[in-house]
Amino acid sequence: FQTHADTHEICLSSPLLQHEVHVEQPICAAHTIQPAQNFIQVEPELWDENDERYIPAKDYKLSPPWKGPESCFTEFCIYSNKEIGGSGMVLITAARQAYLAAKFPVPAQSSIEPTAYYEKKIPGKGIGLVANRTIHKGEIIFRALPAMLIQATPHMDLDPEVREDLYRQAVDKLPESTREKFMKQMGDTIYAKMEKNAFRLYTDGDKAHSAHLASYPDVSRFNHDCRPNLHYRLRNLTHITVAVRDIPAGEELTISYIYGQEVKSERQSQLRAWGFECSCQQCTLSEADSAASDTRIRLIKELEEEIESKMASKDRGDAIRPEMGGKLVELYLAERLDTYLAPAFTRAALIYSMFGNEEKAREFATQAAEALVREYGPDARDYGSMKSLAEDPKGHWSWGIKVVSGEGVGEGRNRTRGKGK
Ligand SMILES: C[S@@+](CC[C@H](N)C(=O)[O-])C[C@H]1O[C@@H](n2cnc3c(N)ncnc32)[C@H](O)[C@@H]1O
Repeated sequence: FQTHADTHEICLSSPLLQHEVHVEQPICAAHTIQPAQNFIQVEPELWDENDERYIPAKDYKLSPPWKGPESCFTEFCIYSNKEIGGSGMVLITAARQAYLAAKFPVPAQSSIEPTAYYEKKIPGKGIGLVANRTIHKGEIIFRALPAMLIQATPHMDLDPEVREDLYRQAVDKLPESTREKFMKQMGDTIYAKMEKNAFRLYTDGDKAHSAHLASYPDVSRFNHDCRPNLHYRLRNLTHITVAVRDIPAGEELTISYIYGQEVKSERQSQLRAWGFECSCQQCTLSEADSAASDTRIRLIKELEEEIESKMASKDRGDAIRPEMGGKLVELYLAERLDTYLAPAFTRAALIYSMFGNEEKAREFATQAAEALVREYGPDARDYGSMKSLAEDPKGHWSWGIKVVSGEGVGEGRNRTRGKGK
Protein backbone atom coordinates (compact mmCIF):
# COMPACT_ATOMS: atom_id res chain seq x y z
CA PHE A 1 0.00 0.00 0.00
CA GLN A 2 1.98 2.78 -1.34
CA THR A 3 0.86 6.01 0.22
CA HIS A 4 0.58 9.26 -1.68
CA ALA A 5 3.56 10.46 0.29
CA ASP A 6 5.69 7.63 -1.01
CA THR A 7 5.22 8.76 -4.56
CA HIS A 8 5.41 12.48 -3.85
CA GLU A 9 8.43 12.53 -1.65
CA ILE A 10 9.41 15.85 -3.14
CA CYS A 11 6.54 17.45 -1.18
CA LEU A 12 7.87 16.12 2.08
CA SER A 13 11.50 16.64 1.52
CA SER A 14 11.84 19.39 -1.01
CA PRO A 15 14.25 21.83 0.58
CA LEU A 16 14.42 25.41 -0.49
CA LEU A 17 16.30 26.08 -3.63
CA GLN A 18 19.45 27.47 -2.13
CA HIS A 19 20.16 24.10 -0.71
CA GLU A 20 19.57 22.20 -3.91
CA VAL A 21 21.31 24.43 -6.42
CA HIS A 22 24.16 25.78 -4.44
CA VAL A 23 26.73 25.71 -7.17
CA GLU A 24 28.16 29.13 -6.53
CA GLN A 25 29.17 30.86 -3.38
CA PRO A 26 26.51 33.37 -2.37
CA ILE A 27 27.63 36.94 -2.87
CA CYS A 28 28.13 38.19 0.67
CA ALA A 29 29.37 41.71 0.18
CA ALA A 30 27.19 44.25 -1.59
CA HIS A 31 27.65 43.79 -5.31
CA THR A 32 28.03 46.92 -7.39
CA ILE A 33 25.09 47.16 -9.74
CA GLN A 34 26.05 48.52 -13.13
CA PRO A 35 23.76 50.82 -15.07
CA ALA A 36 21.55 48.91 -17.50
CA GLN A 37 23.59 47.58 -20.39
CA ASN A 38 22.44 47.43 -23.95
CA PHE A 39 21.55 43.82 -24.26
CA ILE A 40 22.13 42.15 -27.56
CA GLN A 41 18.65 41.92 -28.96
CA VAL A 42 18.80 38.43 -30.40
CA GLU A 43 15.75 36.65 -31.67
CA PRO A 44 14.99 34.42 -28.66
CA GLU A 45 15.03 30.81 -29.68
CA LEU A 46 14.69 27.57 -27.88
CA TRP A 47 15.72 24.24 -29.19
CA ASP A 48 14.11 21.81 -26.86
CA GLU A 49 15.40 18.34 -27.53
CA ASN A 50 12.25 16.99 -25.91
CA ASP A 51 10.05 18.67 -28.48
CA GLU A 52 9.04 16.50 -31.35
CA ARG A 53 9.54 19.39 -33.71
CA TYR A 54 11.43 22.62 -33.48
CA ILE A 55 9.23 25.53 -32.47
CA PRO A 56 10.74 29.01 -32.82
CA ALA A 57 10.31 31.16 -29.76
CA LYS A 58 8.16 33.68 -31.60
CA ASP A 59 5.50 30.99 -31.94
CA TYR A 60 5.15 30.74 -28.17
CA LYS A 61 2.81 33.67 -27.90
CA LEU A 62 1.80 35.06 -24.52
CA SER A 63 -1.52 36.89 -24.40
CA PRO A 64 -1.88 40.39 -22.92
CA PRO A 65 -1.51 41.60 -20.22
CA TRP A 66 1.67 39.48 -20.49
CA LYS A 67 4.49 41.43 -22.11
CA GLY A 68 7.68 40.03 -23.59
CA PRO A 69 10.08 38.79 -24.69
CA GLU A 70 12.17 41.82 -23.65
CA SER A 71 15.85 42.41 -22.79
CA CYS A 72 16.93 38.99 -24.01
CA PHE A 73 20.29 37.57 -23.14
CA THR A 74 20.85 34.57 -25.41
CA GLU A 75 17.55 32.64 -25.17
CA PHE A 76 16.65 34.02 -21.74
CA CYS A 77 14.28 36.97 -21.82
CA ILE A 78 12.12 38.98 -19.45
CA TYR A 79 8.37 38.39 -19.54
CA SER A 80 6.14 40.45 -17.26
CA ASN A 81 2.54 40.73 -16.17
CA LYS A 82 1.66 43.61 -13.84
CA GLU A 83 -1.86 42.34 -13.17
CA ILE A 84 -1.62 38.63 -12.46
CA GLY A 85 -2.80 37.69 -8.97
CA GLY A 86 -3.19 41.38 -8.11
CA SER A 87 0.53 41.68 -7.37
CA GLY A 88 2.24 41.02 -10.71
CA MET A 89 4.98 38.64 -11.80
CA VAL A 90 8.17 38.69 -13.85
CA LEU A 91 9.87 35.76 -15.51
CA ILE A 92 13.44 35.41 -16.73
CA THR A 93 13.32 32.30 -18.81
CA ALA A 94 13.30 30.73 -22.25
CA ALA A 95 10.30 31.18 -24.54
CA ARG A 96 8.80 27.74 -24.10
CA GLN A 97 9.04 27.91 -20.30
CA ALA A 98 7.44 31.38 -20.28
CA TYR A 99 4.63 30.04 -22.41
CA LEU A 100 4.08 27.12 -20.01
CA ALA A 101 4.38 29.28 -16.86
CA ALA A 102 1.84 31.81 -18.16
CA LYS A 103 -0.71 29.01 -18.59
CA PHE A 104 -0.69 27.84 -14.96
CA PRO A 105 -3.84 28.56 -12.94
CA VAL A 106 -3.95 31.61 -10.68
CA PRO A 107 -5.17 30.90 -7.12
CA ALA A 108 -8.59 32.37 -6.36
CA GLN A 109 -7.99 33.39 -2.76
CA SER A 110 -4.56 34.60 -1.86
CA SER A 111 -4.09 34.35 1.91
CA ILE A 112 -5.30 34.67 5.49
CA GLU A 113 -6.32 38.22 6.52
CA PRO A 114 -3.16 40.36 6.82
CA THR A 115 -3.99 41.30 10.43
CA ALA A 116 -3.65 37.63 11.49
CA TYR A 117 0.15 38.04 11.67
CA TYR A 118 2.74 40.75 12.00
CA GLU A 119 6.45 41.19 11.29
CA LYS A 120 8.82 41.17 14.24
CA LYS A 121 12.57 41.18 14.78
CA ILE A 122 13.45 37.76 16.20
CA PRO A 123 16.74 37.59 18.13
CA GLY A 124 19.41 35.88 16.04
CA LYS A 125 17.13 35.30 13.05
CA GLY A 126 16.40 38.68 11.46
CA ILE A 127 12.74 39.46 10.79
CA GLY A 128 10.05 36.80 11.22
CA LEU A 129 6.26 36.56 11.17
CA VAL A 130 4.31 36.18 14.41
CA ALA A 131 0.66 35.12 14.93
CA ASN A 132 -1.61 38.00 15.97
CA ARG A 133 -4.51 35.69 16.89
CA THR A 134 -4.93 31.97 17.36
CA ILE A 135 -4.35 30.41 13.96
CA HIS A 136 -6.11 27.09 13.79
CA LYS A 137 -4.75 23.79 12.52
CA GLY A 138 -5.57 23.52 8.81
CA GLU A 139 -5.82 27.27 8.15
CA ILE A 140 -4.08 28.38 4.98
CA ILE A 141 -1.69 31.25 5.65
CA PHE A 142 -0.58 32.08 2.11
CA ARG A 143 -1.61 30.89 -1.29
CA ALA A 144 1.02 32.89 -3.11
CA LEU A 145 2.18 33.38 -6.69
CA PRO A 146 5.85 34.14 -7.28
CA ALA A 147 6.85 37.76 -7.82
CA MET A 148 9.88 36.59 -9.79
CA LEU A 149 10.59 33.30 -11.55
CA ILE A 150 14.08 32.66 -12.94
CA GLN A 151 15.23 29.67 -14.90
CA ALA A 152 18.00 27.89 -12.97
CA THR A 153 20.42 27.77 -15.93
CA PRO A 154 20.99 31.53 -16.37
CA HIS A 155 20.92 31.96 -12.59
CA MET A 156 23.87 29.61 -12.32
CA ASP A 157 25.72 30.35 -15.56
CA LEU A 158 25.43 34.05 -16.40
CA ASP A 159 28.26 36.44 -15.75
CA PRO A 160 27.44 38.05 -12.35
CA GLU A 161 27.33 41.62 -13.69
CA VAL A 162 25.13 40.77 -16.67
CA ARG A 163 22.95 38.67 -14.42
CA GLU A 164 22.44 41.39 -11.81
CA ASP A 165 21.64 43.91 -14.53
CA LEU A 166 19.10 41.57 -16.11
CA TYR A 167 17.55 40.88 -12.69
CA ARG A 168 17.35 44.62 -11.95
CA GLN A 169 15.53 45.25 -15.23
CA ALA A 170 13.07 42.47 -14.38
CA VAL A 171 12.38 43.75 -10.83
CA ASP A 172 11.74 47.22 -12.28
CA LYS A 173 8.82 45.77 -14.25
CA LEU A 174 6.96 44.72 -11.08
CA PRO A 175 4.21 46.96 -9.67
CA GLU A 176 5.70 49.32 -7.08
CA SER A 177 4.30 47.65 -3.94
CA THR A 178 5.51 44.19 -5.07
CA ARG A 179 8.90 45.63 -6.04
CA GLU A 180 9.24 47.14 -2.56
CA LYS A 181 8.37 43.85 -0.88
CA PHE A 182 10.78 42.02 -3.15
CA MET A 183 13.62 44.41 -2.33
CA LYS A 184 12.98 44.08 1.44
CA GLN A 185 13.90 40.39 1.34
CA MET A 186 17.18 39.39 2.95
CA GLY A 187 20.22 39.59 0.64
CA ASP A 188 22.48 42.41 -0.57
CA THR A 189 21.95 41.82 -4.29
CA ILE A 190 18.98 40.54 -6.27
CA TYR A 191 21.00 37.38 -6.90
CA ALA A 192 21.57 36.98 -3.14
CA LYS A 193 17.87 37.59 -2.45
CA MET A 194 17.04 34.73 -4.80
CA GLU A 195 19.68 32.50 -3.20
CA LYS A 196 18.45 33.15 0.33
CA ASN A 197 14.73 33.10 -0.27
CA ALA A 198 13.70 31.28 -3.43
CA PHE A 199 12.09 27.86 -3.81
CA ARG A 200 12.77 25.42 -6.60
CA LEU A 201 9.98 24.44 -8.96
CA TYR A 202 9.56 22.92 -12.42
CA THR A 203 7.47 24.43 -15.18
CA ASP A 204 7.48 21.29 -17.35
CA GLY A 205 6.98 18.10 -15.34
CA ASP A 206 10.28 17.05 -13.84
CA LYS A 207 12.39 17.96 -16.89
CA ALA A 208 15.71 19.24 -15.57
CA HIS A 209 15.90 22.22 -17.93
CA SER A 210 12.55 23.48 -16.62
CA ALA A 211 13.94 24.00 -13.08
CA HIS A 212 13.28 27.56 -11.88
CA LEU A 213 13.82 29.63 -8.76
CA ALA A 214 10.61 31.16 -7.51
CA SER A 215 10.63 34.09 -5.13
CA TYR A 216 7.58 34.70 -2.91
CA PRO A 217 8.28 37.87 -0.89
CA ASP A 218 5.58 37.18 1.74
CA VAL A 219 6.69 33.59 2.27
CA SER A 220 10.32 34.74 2.48
CA ARG A 221 9.70 36.12 5.97
CA PHE A 222 9.18 32.66 7.50
CA ASN A 223 12.19 31.62 9.53
CA HIS A 224 13.26 28.02 9.91
CA ASP A 225 12.36 25.60 12.72
CA CYS A 226 13.14 21.85 12.70
CA ARG A 227 9.64 21.25 14.14
CA PRO A 228 7.72 24.02 12.35
CA ASN A 229 4.08 24.93 12.87
CA LEU A 230 3.47 25.37 9.10
CA HIS A 231 3.64 22.90 6.24
CA TYR A 232 4.26 24.15 2.71
CA ARG A 233 3.68 22.69 -0.70
CA LEU A 234 4.08 23.93 -4.26
CA ARG A 235 1.28 23.34 -6.75
CA ASN A 236 1.91 24.64 -10.26
CA LEU A 237 3.37 28.06 -9.49
CA THR A 238 1.44 28.49 -6.25
CA HIS A 239 3.12 28.26 -2.84
CA ILE A 240 0.69 27.12 -0.13
CA THR A 241 1.42 27.31 3.60
CA VAL A 242 -0.90 25.54 6.07
CA ALA A 243 -0.94 25.51 9.88
CA VAL A 244 -0.24 21.97 11.18
CA ARG A 245 -1.26 22.69 14.76
CA ASP A 246 -3.13 25.43 16.61
CA ILE A 247 -0.78 28.41 16.88
CA PRO A 248 -1.43 30.78 19.78
CA ALA A 249 -1.16 34.55 19.37
CA GLY A 250 2.45 35.63 19.93
CA GLU A 251 4.04 32.44 18.55
CA GLU A 252 6.37 32.77 15.57
CA LEU A 253 5.18 31.19 12.30
CA THR A 254 7.85 28.85 10.93
CA ILE A 255 8.53 26.43 8.10
CA SER A 256 11.34 23.90 7.73
CA TYR A 257 14.05 24.67 5.17
CA ILE A 258 15.22 21.06 5.23
CA TYR A 259 13.82 17.55 5.49
CA GLY A 260 13.12 17.39 9.22
CA GLN A 261 13.22 13.62 9.69
CA GLU A 262 16.97 13.56 10.16
CA VAL A 263 19.10 13.26 13.29
CA LYS A 264 20.32 16.50 14.83
CA SER A 265 23.88 16.40 13.44
CA GLU A 266 22.57 15.93 9.90
CA ARG A 267 19.96 18.70 10.26
CA GLN A 268 22.55 21.09 11.65
CA SER A 269 25.05 20.37 8.92
CA GLN A 270 22.40 21.00 6.24
CA LEU A 271 21.43 24.28 7.89
CA ARG A 272 25.04 25.45 8.03
CA ALA A 273 24.84 25.64 4.22
CA TRP A 274 22.22 28.35 4.87
CA GLY A 275 24.74 30.23 6.92
CA PHE A 276 23.21 29.82 10.36
CA GLU A 277 23.50 27.56 13.37
CA CYS A 278 20.02 26.27 14.20
CA SER A 279 18.93 27.08 17.74
CA CYS A 280 15.31 25.93 17.51
CA GLN A 281 13.72 24.09 20.43
CA GLN A 282 14.49 20.67 18.89
CA CYS A 283 18.16 21.59 18.36
CA THR A 284 18.62 22.92 21.91
CA LEU A 285 17.21 19.94 23.82
CA SER A 286 19.33 18.56 26.66
CA GLU A 287 21.92 15.97 25.63
CA ALA A 288 19.73 13.13 26.93
CA ASP A 289 16.57 14.39 25.18
CA SER A 290 18.51 15.00 21.98
CA ALA A 291 19.85 11.42 22.03
CA ALA A 292 16.30 10.13 22.63
CA SER A 293 15.07 12.21 19.67
CA ASP A 294 17.79 10.80 17.38
CA THR A 295 16.87 7.28 18.50
CA ARG A 296 13.21 7.90 17.62
CA ILE A 297 14.20 9.21 14.17
CA ARG A 298 16.23 6.05 13.54
CA LEU A 299 13.40 3.83 14.84
CA ILE A 300 10.91 5.54 12.51
CA LYS A 301 13.12 4.84 9.50
CA GLU A 302 13.63 1.20 10.53
CA LEU A 303 9.95 0.63 11.23
CA GLU A 304 8.85 2.19 7.94
CA GLU A 305 11.37 0.10 6.02
CA GLU A 306 10.22 -3.02 7.84
CA ILE A 307 6.55 -2.32 7.09
CA GLU A 308 7.26 -1.54 3.43
CA SER A 309 9.47 -4.56 2.88
CA LYS A 310 6.96 -6.88 4.56
CA MET A 311 4.11 -5.46 2.51
CA ALA A 312 6.15 -5.86 -0.67
CA SER A 313 7.15 -9.45 0.11
CA LYS A 314 5.70 -12.45 -1.67
CA ASP A 315 3.32 -13.32 1.14
CA ARG A 316 1.91 -9.78 1.16
CA GLY A 317 2.68 -8.80 4.69
CA ASP A 318 2.03 -11.96 6.66
CA ALA A 319 4.73 -10.85 9.09
CA ILE A 320 3.07 -7.47 9.71
CA ARG A 321 1.80 -7.05 13.26
CA PRO A 322 -1.08 -4.71 14.10
CA GLU A 323 0.84 -2.86 16.81
CA MET A 324 3.38 -1.69 14.18
CA GLY A 325 0.85 0.93 13.00
CA GLY A 326 0.24 2.25 16.53
CA LYS A 327 3.96 2.32 17.28
CA LEU A 328 4.69 4.31 14.12
CA VAL A 329 2.14 7.01 14.98
CA GLU A 330 3.37 7.11 18.59
CA LEU A 331 6.94 7.81 17.39
CA TYR A 332 5.83 10.55 14.97
CA LEU A 333 3.79 12.30 17.67
CA ALA A 334 6.52 11.99 20.31
CA GLU A 335 8.96 13.52 17.80
CA ARG A 336 6.50 16.38 17.03
CA LEU A 337 6.75 15.65 13.30
CA ASP A 338 3.47 17.49 12.70
CA THR A 339 4.30 18.29 9.06
CA TYR A 340 4.74 14.63 8.12
CA LEU A 341 1.79 12.88 9.77
CA ALA A 342 -0.26 11.88 6.71
CA PRO A 343 1.79 8.81 5.68
CA ALA A 344 2.08 7.61 9.31
CA PHE A 345 -1.68 7.85 9.96
CA THR A 346 -2.42 6.26 6.58
CA ARG A 347 -0.15 3.27 7.25
CA ALA A 348 -1.57 2.82 10.76
CA ALA A 349 -5.19 3.01 9.56
CA LEU A 350 -4.59 0.39 6.87
CA ILE A 351 -2.73 -1.98 9.17
CA TYR A 352 -5.47 -1.85 11.82
CA SER A 353 -8.13 -2.33 9.15
CA MET A 354 -6.28 -5.34 7.77
CA PHE A 355 -6.43 -6.88 11.24
CA GLY A 356 -10.10 -6.00 11.67
CA ASN A 357 -9.66 -3.44 14.47
CA GLU A 358 -12.61 -1.17 13.69
CA GLU A 359 -12.05 1.45 16.38
CA LYS A 360 -8.40 2.09 15.56
CA ALA A 361 -8.94 1.86 11.80
CA ARG A 362 -11.62 4.58 12.06
CA GLU A 363 -9.56 6.75 14.42
CA PHE A 364 -6.38 6.69 12.32
CA ALA A 365 -8.23 6.96 8.98
CA THR A 366 -9.99 10.11 10.25
CA GLN A 367 -6.65 11.60 11.30
CA ALA A 368 -5.06 10.49 8.01
CA ALA A 369 -7.77 12.20 5.92
CA GLU A 370 -7.27 15.48 7.81
CA ALA A 371 -3.48 15.31 7.58
CA LEU A 372 -3.63 14.46 3.86
CA VAL A 373 -5.62 17.63 3.17
CA ARG A 374 -3.17 19.73 5.19
CA GLU A 375 -0.08 18.24 3.58
CA TYR A 376 -1.23 17.58 0.00
CA GLY A 377 -4.54 19.39 -0.45
CA PRO A 378 -8.07 18.06 -1.03
CA ASP A 379 -6.98 16.19 -4.16
CA ALA A 380 -4.49 14.03 -2.20
CA ARG A 381 -4.43 10.59 -3.73
CA ASP A 382 -5.27 8.62 -0.58
CA TYR A 383 -7.84 11.10 0.72
CA GLY A 384 -10.90 9.32 -0.72
CA SER A 385 -9.68 5.96 0.50
CA MET A 386 -9.06 7.21 4.06
CA LYS A 387 -12.39 8.99 4.17
CA SER A 388 -14.26 5.85 3.17
CA LEU A 389 -12.22 3.77 5.62
CA ALA A 390 -13.18 6.19 8.41
CA GLU A 391 -16.86 6.08 7.45
CA ASP A 392 -17.24 2.40 6.68
CA PRO A 393 -14.24 0.26 7.67
CA LYS A 394 -16.02 -3.00 6.86
CA GLY A 395 -16.63 -1.88 3.28
CA HIS A 396 -12.98 -0.97 2.67
CA TRP A 397 -10.74 -3.19 0.53
CA SER A 398 -8.29 -3.62 3.41
CA TRP A 399 -10.82 -4.79 6.00
CA GLY A 400 -9.86 -8.05 7.66
CA ILE A 401 -7.50 -9.29 5.00
CA LYS A 402 -5.02 -10.42 7.66
CA VAL A 403 -7.59 -12.14 9.87
CA VAL A 404 -8.00 -15.90 9.79
CA SER A 405 -11.54 -17.11 9.04
CA GLY A 406 -13.49 -17.61 12.22
CA GLU A 407 -11.59 -14.99 14.23
CA GLY A 408 -14.66 -12.82 14.42
CA VAL A 409 -14.36 -10.22 11.67
CA GLY A 410 -17.30 -9.63 9.33
CA GLU A 411 -18.51 -12.69 7.47
CA GLY A 412 -17.24 -13.16 3.97
CA ARG A 413 -14.47 -10.65 4.52
CA ASN A 414 -12.11 -12.89 6.46
CA ARG A 415 -9.78 -13.28 3.58
CA THR A 416 -6.22 -14.34 4.18
CA ARG A 417 -3.54 -13.93 1.63
CA GLY A 418 -0.35 -15.91 1.47
CA LYS A 419 0.50 -19.06 3.26
CA GLY A 420 0.50 -20.41 6.80
CA LYS A 421 -2.80 -19.03 8.08
C1 LIG B 1 14.05 33.11 4.05
S1 LIG B 1 14.92 34.21 5.10
C2 LIG B 1 13.86 34.31 6.48
C3 LIG B 1 13.49 35.75 6.85
C4 LIG B 1 14.62 36.58 7.34
N1 LIG B 1 14.83 36.37 8.77
C5 LIG B 1 14.41 38.08 7.07
O1 LIG B 1 14.79 38.90 7.93
O2 LIG B 1 13.94 38.41 5.99
C6 LIG B 1 16.20 33.10 5.56
C7 LIG B 1 17.26 33.71 6.43
O3 LIG B 1 16.75 34.03 7.72
C8 LIG B 1 17.67 33.64 8.74
N2 LIG B 1 17.10 32.52 9.53
C9 LIG B 1 16.00 31.83 9.22
N3 LIG B 1 15.73 30.90 10.15
C10 LIG B 1 16.70 31.01 11.10
C11 LIG B 1 16.98 30.32 12.32
N4 LIG B 1 16.21 29.33 12.75
N5 LIG B 1 18.07 30.71 13.02
C12 LIG B 1 18.87 31.71 12.59
N6 LIG B 1 18.66 32.41 11.43
C13 LIG B 1 17.58 32.06 10.70
C14 LIG B 1 18.93 33.19 8.02
O4 LIG B 1 19.77 34.29 7.87
C15 LIG B 1 18.40 32.74 6.68
O5 LIG B 1 19.36 32.79 5.65
